[in-house]
Amino acid sequence: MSNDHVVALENVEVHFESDSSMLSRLRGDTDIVKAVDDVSLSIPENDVVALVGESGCGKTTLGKTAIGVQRPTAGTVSYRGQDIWKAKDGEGTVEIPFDEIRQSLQIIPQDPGASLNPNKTVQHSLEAPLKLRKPEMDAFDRRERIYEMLERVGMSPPEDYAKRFPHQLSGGEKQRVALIRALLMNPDLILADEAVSALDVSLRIDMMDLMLELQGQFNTSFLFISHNLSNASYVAGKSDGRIGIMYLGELVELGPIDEVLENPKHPYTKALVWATPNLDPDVDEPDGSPLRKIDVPDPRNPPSGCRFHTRCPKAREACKHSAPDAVPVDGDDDHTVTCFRELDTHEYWDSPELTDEPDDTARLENEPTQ
Ligand SMILES: Nc1ncnc2c1ncn2[C@@H]1O[C@H](COP(=O)(O)OP(=O)(O)OP(=O)(O)O)[C@@H](O)[C@H]1O
Repeated sequence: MSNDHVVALENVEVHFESDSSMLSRLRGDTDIVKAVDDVSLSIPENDVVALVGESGCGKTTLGKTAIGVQRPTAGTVSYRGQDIWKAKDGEGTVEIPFDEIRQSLQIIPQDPGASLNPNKTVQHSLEAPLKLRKPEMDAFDRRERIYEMLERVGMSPPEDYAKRFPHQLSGGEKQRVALIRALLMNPDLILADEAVSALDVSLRIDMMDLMLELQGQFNTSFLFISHNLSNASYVAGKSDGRIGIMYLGELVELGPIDEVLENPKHPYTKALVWATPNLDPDVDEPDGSPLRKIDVPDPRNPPSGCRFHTRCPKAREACKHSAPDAVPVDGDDDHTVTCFRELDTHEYWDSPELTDEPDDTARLENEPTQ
């Protein structure tokens, strides 16, 4: 595996037992949630990847897996060529210790308020990463560094903000403190998980601009997670980054932002683009509804074959029986899609179209899944 990649996920699966009580284990009736299923994604230095998908599709789980917080149930996750979980378990030759890896992969969580200690001032919260990362720094230099960062994110005068407790900060200010805290670790990758969703619309752009500005200055890669295609497109668009579309635990389309928005290939991506008017997409208006069904299937019992087939306006019989692999779009390895329609000679083209079916057929348990 190339060491050029800050993080590389290969065929990663994260499956949870949805009911792990002792009684249900004994009865053998635990359900498995396939939160992430067979996802491969590499993030090089200075890269920005925005992940989009509906609530519950596995974005957070994938993000946490990428930064070594969530252990995958299958597949591998590497940091600069070092298998993260082998480093954690001390298996084989460990070139990069787990602690160092974790310091290099930081998170700005969904709720920064909850991650800041309510009894500690901003100064106190921001000192901790500096003490860890730069133990040689004295108290005066630490304070100067923190003031400089507060100024940089627009929290001025910094002496005033440094003395405040979390309850004396607005949502946007807490988010900025979380951003500084992550940056002070001098990370290679920051996971920004719905980092702007809780902010007023007017503040979102400011926060996204700030993240991107600092991303450039600090040479940090960003994995930006959002359920909102507008926000994700803004971040990926301004940074010339990539966008990944997730559906029920799978990465169904991945590619450079302009390419995916102007030439979306997966019917789900098309539906998302079409439903996001401010993107002004050049996507043909769908003949009918962009989705055959509104409801998202239960992740404990996902549809057979292509997981999107129950909602896909282009679904055919073949889609019920086998799951498509990711294939390059028009021969371009940077833009991939998991859809049989990308394969000119696939049996899909000769199989009958699916007409609307009652909801329960969407959840057949015994259909072959390849
Ligand atoms: N620790 C866990 N145990 C059991 N199931 C879990 C666990 N964590 C997540 N899940 C399930 O895995 C699926 C994916 O969850 P995840 O939080 O990754 O999705 P998401 O796309 O980030 O959603 P949201 O946007 O609502 O945060 C969901 O069905 C969720 O209920």
